[in-house]
Amino acid sequence: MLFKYMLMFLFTQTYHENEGNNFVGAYEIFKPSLIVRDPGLVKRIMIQDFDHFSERRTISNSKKDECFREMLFLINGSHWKGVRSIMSPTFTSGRMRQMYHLVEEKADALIERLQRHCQEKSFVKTKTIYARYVMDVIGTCAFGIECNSINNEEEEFCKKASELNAISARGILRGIALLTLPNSVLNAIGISFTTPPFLFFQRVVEETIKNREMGVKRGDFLDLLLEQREEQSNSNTKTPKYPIKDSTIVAQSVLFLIVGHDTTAGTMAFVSYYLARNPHLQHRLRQELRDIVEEHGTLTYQTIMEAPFLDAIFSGDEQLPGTDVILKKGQHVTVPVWSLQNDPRYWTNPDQFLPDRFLPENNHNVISGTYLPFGLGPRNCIGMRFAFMEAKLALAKVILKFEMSLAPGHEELKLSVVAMKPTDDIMLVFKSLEDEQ
Ligand code: HEM
Repeated sequence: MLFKYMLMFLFTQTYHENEGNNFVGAYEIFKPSLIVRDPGLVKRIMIQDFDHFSERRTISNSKKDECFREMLFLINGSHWKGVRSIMSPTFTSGRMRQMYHLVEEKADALIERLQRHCQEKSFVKTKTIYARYVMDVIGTCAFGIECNSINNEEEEFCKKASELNAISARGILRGIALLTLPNSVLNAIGISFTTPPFLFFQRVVEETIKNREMGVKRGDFLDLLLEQREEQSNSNTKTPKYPIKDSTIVAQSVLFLIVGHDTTAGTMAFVSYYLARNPHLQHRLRQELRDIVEEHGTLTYQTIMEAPFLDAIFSGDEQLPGTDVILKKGQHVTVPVWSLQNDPRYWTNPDQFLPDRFLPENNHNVISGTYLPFGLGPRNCIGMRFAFMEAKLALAKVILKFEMSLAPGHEELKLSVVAMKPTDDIMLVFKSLEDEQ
């Protein structure tokens, strides 16, 4: 209950109790914070006045956390600018096209695995199976490693990745301490974020970099980062030089797992759940995908990224303007994404799964600054294109092969109060469409 009140109350309740105000001041126990309720202000903070609000919270000065602190998500100032400029070219659509075949291989393995579930007529733990798929994609694209966790339940990478992202009591306490205690106290207690699974992945990447330096190349994310480093040290380059250390590259590869594993698998599981609950939407999506296959012969990077209904199922995005407010330097600002995305002032029936609201012809109804699944502005999610590619491709293949339905006794979706995750796995039934023919 304490956690529920801490998290849900602090943000959601404060948001709803302050109707009529664009923002509200709150204390995260000791730390003052400003909770923003107005989309104009959200855009002002995240885009127009970004230079004043570009910094994320600093985490731990502990020596142990040196690599952890190097992750793009956590670095600030000119260092963030430098590292972001090096990482950005590794996430362009051209780069995604180059990696598409690596992702497709893993999506095909997912389909084969689901076929076996069909034959066994067992319920599918959807979140778990997608997490294995995402792990295999990250393994091949970020670490250059074939882990095959989709077929091997005991696979070490997937286990460690789950541990890395697990919401443990200790992790919650660490998070609360981080949110509430001043840095001086955090440093004195010596809270460290370098957990055993983090260290495991740190060592894997360090080893892989050594192999790459001996000439092994795979065209994956790690190769791209190493190439970027090479380019930066080349005196003829036109782009500004930014020296990049091994530990910075290691940190970004591990970050891939921290920010790219659970988020993507969770999104895929949520989408599958809502499609299973809404067979008519599933049918409509299948029709769109069948038309694409009929026209182009197969699914390609371009077709899955451009399919309008598939995109509406997953998303919608937006941009610009705002209003005014003054804050003390260092004061925290909280953008309550969940509350904004569920505010009936901005959304009709916010609690319903209505993908049509995100179709291009309805985009004008989406108020900019109220829909932020990947953040907004220069510090938005750098991996969005990658996440969409892997999630859309796998879901498209799933929808073309299977009819999904809710497993009896598992109709309700219970959400964790700590993070946007289901408390239990999402259990679905996958029925092969080939059986129908
Ligand atoms: C469905 C999947 C994902 C969701 C919903 C998601 C969401 C987010 C959000 C909300 C932010 C904060 C943005 C802001 O502050 O404005 C973020 C940042 C970030 N995400 Fe993602 N993300 C996903 C997948 C990925 C993947 C696959 C990667 C791969 C590397 C990734 C890498 C990052 C990084 C590096 C940042 C920090 C960017 C910076 O500080 O400059 N994310 N993500």
